[in-house]
Amino acid sequence: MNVAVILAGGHGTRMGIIDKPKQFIDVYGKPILIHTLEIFDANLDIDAIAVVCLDDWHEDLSIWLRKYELNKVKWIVRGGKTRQESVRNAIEVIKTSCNGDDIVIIHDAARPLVSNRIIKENIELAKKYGAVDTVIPTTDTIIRSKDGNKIFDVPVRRELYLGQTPQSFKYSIILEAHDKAVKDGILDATDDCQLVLNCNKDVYIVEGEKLNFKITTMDDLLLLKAIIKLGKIGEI
Ligand SMILES: Nc1ccn([C@@H]2O[C@H](COP(=O)(O)OP(=O)(O)OP(=O)(O)O)[C@@H](O)[C@H]2O)c(=O)n1
Ligand SMILES: C[C@](O)(CO)[C@H](O)COP(=O)(O)O
Repeated sequence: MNVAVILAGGHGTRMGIIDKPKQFIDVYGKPILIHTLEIFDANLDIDAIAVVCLDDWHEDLSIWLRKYELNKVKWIVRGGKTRQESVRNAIEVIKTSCNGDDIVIIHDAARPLVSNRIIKENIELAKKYGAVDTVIPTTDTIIRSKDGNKIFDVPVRRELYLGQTPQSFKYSIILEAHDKAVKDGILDATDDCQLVLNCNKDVYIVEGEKLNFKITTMDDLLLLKAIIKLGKIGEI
């Protein structure tokens, strides 16, 4: 079984002053979260979906699931204080429905332009290798600074990639990774691949796409609206 875990448990603070968390902002008639869920619900490789959702939005989500006929959503999961905790909540909730070789596809709701090619390759490689990350090569040179004032390192660019999601795993691997993270005192990892590497397991790569960007700041929201509008007028 291939289970998508869609993460919508954040508050979107980097968006600045907005009246609702970014994943619930309407873009051309439906919330960003719904844009994302519709892709996974329509994907023939996805068997079931768990949505990790801010607790105050569970009722709205239930209404949207009926309105948009998102019938693969089988679980609405409580959001965690951190992204890592949100993922852990989902892993716990789906535990009784998953065996160790089932594939868990973990995706940010804030990445509503993910492609079916990326999803398909995530599932294929996770079945083969057990753990995969979706990444794109960086086209800018990456600078390291401890204080944001002075550079202390410029890593070799050809070795650097920007992590995206989905990040996909065999259930047994992601469960072990989150269990070990708690034991090791890792509580706020920014992604799940760090936790699998912490188990000394390899994580393989699926090539992402620039269009699979995360809606983090207001600029990203403006870009998303422009891309969807261009899509609606058949420009892309
Ligand atoms: N406790 C959290 C934090 C984040 N997320 C989800 O993880 C994805 C990526 O996180 P991010 O872009 O950081 O979202 P926020 O944490 O909401 O943003 P911010 O850091 O600006 O508050 C988002 O879809 C977000 O809803 C989550 O499910 N639970
Ligand atoms: C998982 C992720 O989307 C990969 O780039 C990113 O680390 C999430 O970070 P955030 O701070 O939770 O948005």
